[in-house]
Amino acid sequence: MADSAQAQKLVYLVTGGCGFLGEHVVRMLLQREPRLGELRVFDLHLGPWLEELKTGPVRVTAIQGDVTQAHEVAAAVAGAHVVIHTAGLVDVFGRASPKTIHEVNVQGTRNVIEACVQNGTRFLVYTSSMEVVGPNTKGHPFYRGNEDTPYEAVHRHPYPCSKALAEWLVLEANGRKVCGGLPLVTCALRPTGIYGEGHQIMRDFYRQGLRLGGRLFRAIPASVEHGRVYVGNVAWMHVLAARELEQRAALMGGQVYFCYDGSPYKSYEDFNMEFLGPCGLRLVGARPLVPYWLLVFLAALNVLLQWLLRPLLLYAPLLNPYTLAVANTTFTVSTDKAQRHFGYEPLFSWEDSRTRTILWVQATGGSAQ
Ligand SMILES: NC(=O)C1=CN([C@@H]2O[C@H](COP(=O)(O)OP(=O)(O)OC[C@H]3O[C@@H](n4cnc5c(N)ncnc54)[C@H](O)[C@@H]3O)[C@@H](O)[C@H]2O)C=CC1
Ligand SMILES: C[C@H](CCCC(C)(C)O)[C@H]1CC[C@H]2[C@@H]3[C@H](O)CC4=CC(=O)CC[C@]4(C)[C@H]3CC[C@]12C
Repeated sequence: MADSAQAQKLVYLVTGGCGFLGEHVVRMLLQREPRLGELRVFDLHLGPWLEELKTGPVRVTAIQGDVTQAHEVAAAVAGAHVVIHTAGLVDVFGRASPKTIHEVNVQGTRNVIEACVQNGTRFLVYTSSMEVVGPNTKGHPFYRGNEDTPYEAVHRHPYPCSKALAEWLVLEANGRKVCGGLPLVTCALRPTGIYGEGHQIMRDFYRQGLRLGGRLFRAIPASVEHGRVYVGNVAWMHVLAARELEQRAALMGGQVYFCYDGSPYKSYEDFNMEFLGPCGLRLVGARPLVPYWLLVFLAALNVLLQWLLRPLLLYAPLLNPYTLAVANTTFTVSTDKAQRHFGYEPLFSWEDSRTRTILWVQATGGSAQ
């Protein structure tokens, strides 16, 4: 697709294009990818908002499908130049079984790779996660780390296990000959905790705070820092990476990139208060109000309750040993690899990201949307 014609229009496929991140990727492509000729949005559940996009100048094709079904993926990929594979089962709460998580995240990714190979699609960007690195089960801090920082990555939980395996599949596929004989070029982007418009957990915290009379209670020490990244910047990074993969194949092929922007390093709860504070909530306690050992006990109790209640109902609270370990372990990234390799600069400043998120929480937080 190189210099044959600068004006050549490209077909993009976004898997998981109706999810939190996927919707932003879809909208960003439509706004910022001048070579876009057709945009295929593939998802298990299609969003009604897609309809309004169909009236624009770019052809938008909505495809209801399942990444675990190889034939459905192959049909969606046929004729696509670029695939952004963001579909995934994001579950660290025990809602889905480990088998289902593996099927969607690992087998689904395998299906996407094979479909690219069979159809001669050469460019694949995969949404990985910081979780492929850590935090590890030992709670080691990852402080201002980059893509080369040594870290003992130990995965036990099905979600990070599946993301690590899927990322490995994607990177290993770099260089494979696709139909037509040219090499596949792949890269993986690793967002830290994403926030922004559409962030379900943020909305849940807001509603919980409203129920508790405008208060949330500190559970994690303020000294535990998390790297967070605005969804618009994560989407922009996907669009840029996909665009540059061809010209910079030798440099970018088989590489991983953390997703980063200018969002401040803070504890998970203090960071959320950047948005929930202006919406009228306050975080009670300069220090955690419950001792850590009690949280550990409650987290373990939740696992037991989840198991006992499973025949009757799905009990999947936010607190479990894994989420507690993640929330209670410093994990921050500091890198410029994406800037050096493909010229990424955040599109949204911290102030913009914050304002957009606050407006969204205010608009939708109290409603049933
Ligand atoms: N939310 C976060 O903080 C982070 C997310 N990620 C990754 O980003 C990607 C997107 O995550 P989010 O937007 O947060 O999650 P999400 O749940 O909002 O979006 C995932 C989308 O994938 C779709 N999907 C799930 N199973 C599917 C299947 N079998 N076939 C087709 N589509 C399917 C869902 O319907 C959904 O629209 C995931 O791969 C996730 O692992 C990575 C780092 C952080
Ligand atoms: C739900 C956690 C916060 C509640 C802690 C409690 C119960 C003590 O108040 C969230 C803390 C950190 C989050 C994770 C982190 O942002 C990294 C992630 C990356 C992903 O790829 C998927 C999502 C997540 C695992 C994210 C999930 C929620 C937290 C565990």
